[in-house]
Amino acid sequence: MDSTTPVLSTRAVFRRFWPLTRHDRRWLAAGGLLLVGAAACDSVAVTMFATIVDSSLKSGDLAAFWLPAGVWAGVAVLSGLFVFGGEYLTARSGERFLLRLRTKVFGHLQRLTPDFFERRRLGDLIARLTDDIDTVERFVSSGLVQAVTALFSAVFFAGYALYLNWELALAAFVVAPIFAAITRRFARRINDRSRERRALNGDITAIIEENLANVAVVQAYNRQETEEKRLLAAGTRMLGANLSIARLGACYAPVVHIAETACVLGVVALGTWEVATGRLSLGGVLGFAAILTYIYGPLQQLGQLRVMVSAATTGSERIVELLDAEPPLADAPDACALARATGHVRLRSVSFAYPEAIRPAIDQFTVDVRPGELVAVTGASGAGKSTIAKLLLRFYDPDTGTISLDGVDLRRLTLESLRRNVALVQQETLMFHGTIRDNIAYGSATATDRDIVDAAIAADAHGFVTELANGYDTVIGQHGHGLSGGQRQRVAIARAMVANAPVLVLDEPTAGLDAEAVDRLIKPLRRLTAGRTTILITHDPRLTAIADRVLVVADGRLAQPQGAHQ
Ligand SMILES: Nc1ncnc2c1ncn2[C@@H]1O[C@H](COP(=O)(O)OP(=O)(O)OP(=O)(O)O)[C@@H](O)[C@H]1O
Repeated sequence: MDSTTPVLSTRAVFRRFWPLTRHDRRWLAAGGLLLVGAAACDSVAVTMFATIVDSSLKSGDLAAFWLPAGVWAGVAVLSGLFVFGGEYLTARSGERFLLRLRTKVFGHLQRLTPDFFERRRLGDLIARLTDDIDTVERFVSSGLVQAVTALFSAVFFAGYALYLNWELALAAFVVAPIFAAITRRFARRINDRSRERRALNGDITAIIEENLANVAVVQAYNRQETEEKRLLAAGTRMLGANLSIARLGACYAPVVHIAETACVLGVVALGTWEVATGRLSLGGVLGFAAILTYIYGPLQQLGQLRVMVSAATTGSERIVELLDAEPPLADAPDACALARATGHVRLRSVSFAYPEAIRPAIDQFTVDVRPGELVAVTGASGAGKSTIAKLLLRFYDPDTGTISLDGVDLRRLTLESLRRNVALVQQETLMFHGTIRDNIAYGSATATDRDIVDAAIAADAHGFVTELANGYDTVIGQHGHGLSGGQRQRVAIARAMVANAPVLVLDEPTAGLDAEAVDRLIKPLRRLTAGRTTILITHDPRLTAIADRVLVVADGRLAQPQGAHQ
């Protein structure tokens, strides 16, 4: 288990997720009612069974058989309809809850800083968004309805048993505390193992995800066997946890069954004595025995639910941990939305240290970038250049000092309007699985086909795109598979063109490209940056050459006075 994963009570988990059932509660209630109706039908069936035994079977009177038999058949059909409706409504509510919960958690993740994802294992996050969410669904919706129905049935049939014969009923009830004690013992142990199982599930997904994402490195260094062993080791631990849960589960049913049999035998002994003394009819005893299965069934179900719920709680803990891990950067209550900025960017005495870092990444940094100016930021690795980019996009807020756009502190702007005004082109061009058209259009939700082609022409991408068999409709893989590094970067420039933001942050746009590819990028970059305030982070002298000004950063500080480019 994650050391940070809190151990939550069932009630706390429930309270946390219950609000998400808001739109489905009446359907859940309707489903529960239908299942209760089915239980009521079953009690009528039991009564009819007792009637048939006493009035027809014992005396061999066929005429007395038909009416109770007809009622019995009728309630059986009705019960079937109720079960169908009840189970469908419950499942429907559960699925809708699942959809809402996944959307909520995903929405939360989308608002966390990219740094959060660098610190976490992607595979583990994926497991939380899929398998763990699934367990919460089982816990909140189906678990709840089953619990209510089973509880109702148990109480209902217990009342009915008391009405039929209170002495036998009281003897039968002895089983309840025994069930409860057995269940508590099992649930606690299953809970521990389930927690381990969920964490291992996250590990396995993470290993698979890391491995598939880095398959080229794995193969290039001949590490396939090592990777297989890693997965096998995690899988073996998972197997151990699963078998342990299976053993506990398999043990639970027989233990409960033995306890139940002892109680049934006790009740039958008491019943035989009552029949012998003439205080009870044979039909009464048989009817009572049938009732017992209806009481013990829901009681067992409640016990199993308790076990299932404790397993599901561990999944819930992992979701809650994600939701509480970090508050996403949020808009200030009085944040204003900036329309289109002129692009005046100012950093004044900005200092920032990453959480848990010993020294600041940016230290008393001051710079004033005029609208339309192209400023290159250069310096040694680790000097703090990319941190400036992250602060400009407000992935973090400075610890001290202010960053402003058009004179407004970034913290006073809505995140949406800030990021509409500041476009980012990164070192590693991030592509989505889709067509080139989709990847360029990602820059703006309202981009037309004309905008996309114009942007591609300006980015010098139109030529190579039209030479592809499917042109703009060519599907490129998640990592831009099928395009060269330079081509990917030109698609990224086209994307930034489409975004048409007045401020651009370019973080090492030519890193990893050869001289020729860099040369081919210069013109598109000039077109992209023309008339836009640009902060261009680069080591490349060919790029600093096109800047209006070059800033050298060392240890998070400005290393030399601002001036004309080198
Ligand atoms: N997420 C992080 N958590 C903690 N420290 C970080 C984090 N990211 C960067 N740092 C540290 O902050 C400092 C500045 O990092 P930054 O990425 O801004 O450097 P850079 O100048 O862009 O380097 P490069 O040219 O290698 O990309 C470095 O000392 C780095 O180790």
